[in-house]
Amino acid sequence: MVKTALLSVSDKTGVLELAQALHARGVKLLSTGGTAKLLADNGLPVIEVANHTGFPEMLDGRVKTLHPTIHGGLLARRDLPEHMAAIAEHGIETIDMLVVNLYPFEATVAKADCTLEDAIENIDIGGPAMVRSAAKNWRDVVVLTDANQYAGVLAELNDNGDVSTATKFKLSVAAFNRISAYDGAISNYLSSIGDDFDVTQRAEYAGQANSQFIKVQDLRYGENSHQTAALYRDLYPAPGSLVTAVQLQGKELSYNNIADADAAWECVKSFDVPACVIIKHANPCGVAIGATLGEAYDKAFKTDSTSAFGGIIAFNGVLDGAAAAVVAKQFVEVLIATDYTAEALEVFKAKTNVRVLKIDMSQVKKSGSAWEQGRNAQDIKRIGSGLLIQTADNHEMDLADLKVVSEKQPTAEQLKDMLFAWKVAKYVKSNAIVFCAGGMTLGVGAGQMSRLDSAKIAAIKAENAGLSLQGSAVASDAFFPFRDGFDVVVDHGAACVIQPGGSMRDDEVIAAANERGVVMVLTGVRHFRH
Ligand SMILES: NC(=O)c1ncn([C@@H]2O[C@H](COP(=O)(O)O)[C@@H](O)[C@H]2O)c1NC=O
Repeated sequence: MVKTALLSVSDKTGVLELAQALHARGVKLLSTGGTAKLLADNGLPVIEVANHTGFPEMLDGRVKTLHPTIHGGLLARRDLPEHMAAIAEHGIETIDMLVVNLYPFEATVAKADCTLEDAIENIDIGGPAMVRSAAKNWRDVVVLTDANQYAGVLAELNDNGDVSTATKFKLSVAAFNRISAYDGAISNYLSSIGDDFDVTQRAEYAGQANSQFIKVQDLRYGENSHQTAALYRDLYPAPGSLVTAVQLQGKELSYNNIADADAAWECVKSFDVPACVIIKHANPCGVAIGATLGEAYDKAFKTDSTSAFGGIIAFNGVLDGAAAAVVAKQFVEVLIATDYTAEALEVFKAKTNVRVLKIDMSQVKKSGSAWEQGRNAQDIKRIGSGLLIQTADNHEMDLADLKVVSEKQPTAEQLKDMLFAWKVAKYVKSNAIVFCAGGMTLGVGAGQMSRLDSAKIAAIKAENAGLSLQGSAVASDAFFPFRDGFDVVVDHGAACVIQPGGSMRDDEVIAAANERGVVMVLTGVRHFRH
């Protein structure tokens, strides 16, 4: 039963209302300096911790609640007579509810002008110590570490002034999670500081990488049925990212569905005109732009209608009934769009297995940090007993940065086609060769150990789909090490080629372009994707 509550919060949001409600229930209020002042100024009878412990706050607030009267009151097990006798012997009263949020370390170090001293002073000591004490003694102490928890707990407080055991345990777990994230942030920050203590020159990659991921759901199995799996999200997911998707209907998403949906979504949202991406096994088997999403779908489907069977289809806009009716003709595993009209949803209602996902893009910004733009800032890959961490490949090619190296100059249409092909190639597993024309993929060669084979496969795919490659644009995600791969794409009809350049044999490849009367454009940037 909550008879005494200790409130000590940096972020005072909602704490007055909480304290008022507790007071109305006859709960005795203990509090630290700033919080106590707020409550007292609003007419609440609050006892300052210093008065309660008989020990003043000292060292500029570094020591306020670090006292046996506080920790004894939090940690004593009410079911153990010896514990109760021990605190009674020292005149310590039990504290049954703890309301704490910590010094804003994360927000402080996020400021550009934060000094090491600012950071250190914002490492909360007494708060986490109390939170740990309360959370450890969760059967007897209700611990609140987030203003979002106040209303629920107040609503649940029963006539005995208690909440359920399940709620207390959940609050305890949330408290330890918060402490873990807090300590992780401190460790990340401090372990990125060099011997010169210059916080403006902190290492991009900290000495210890601490991350928090929140479980979204268990999955039926992993990539294969003998593997177990679960989906986690970032502590603070970027707006418009896949983990923010709302599933409107359909079967449970599988591990592979999610991985493919992510590939489809990341690719389609990189376009700023109506676009459709169809993914199979993490690679685009059709990508197109159009005047409408329906037109984009038609074109994307044409690239490789065989592979599109059972694919993951993503749109970067609101899907309407007409487009939905066309999409529904094919077997689709997962559908993604920023929204759906009522007519579109009606179309899929009958197809109960189709997983329909909606991803809200309204909070995504066009500029700003990667996070604000709905992207990961970092890319993390698991290897044997380790991680590879890199900045995410968020490079966007600008027309002005292209370098024409062939004698033949590109037409405006060719530049458009090449930029489209280049955008798609970024989302194709290496080695990637992508034939395109008129805002659609014509043939995609993906994931080959040899660029030459990728070129041949891309051409075969186009042929299988009955698509002509005459006059097409080709993107290669990395340079042509020899002219052979280049010759293959030209043999099949490519009229312009976009590639990073940088090979020892660039001269040979550029000479080949001139010899064959083909446009060649260099990006100076590579898009390996393994
Ligand atoms: N030093 C201590 O004993 C101590 N006890 C509680 N705090 C923190 O002091 C803050 C509240 O302070 P105030 O009520 O004075 O505004 C909370 O974030 C709380 O976590 C402390 N501060 C830092 O460690």
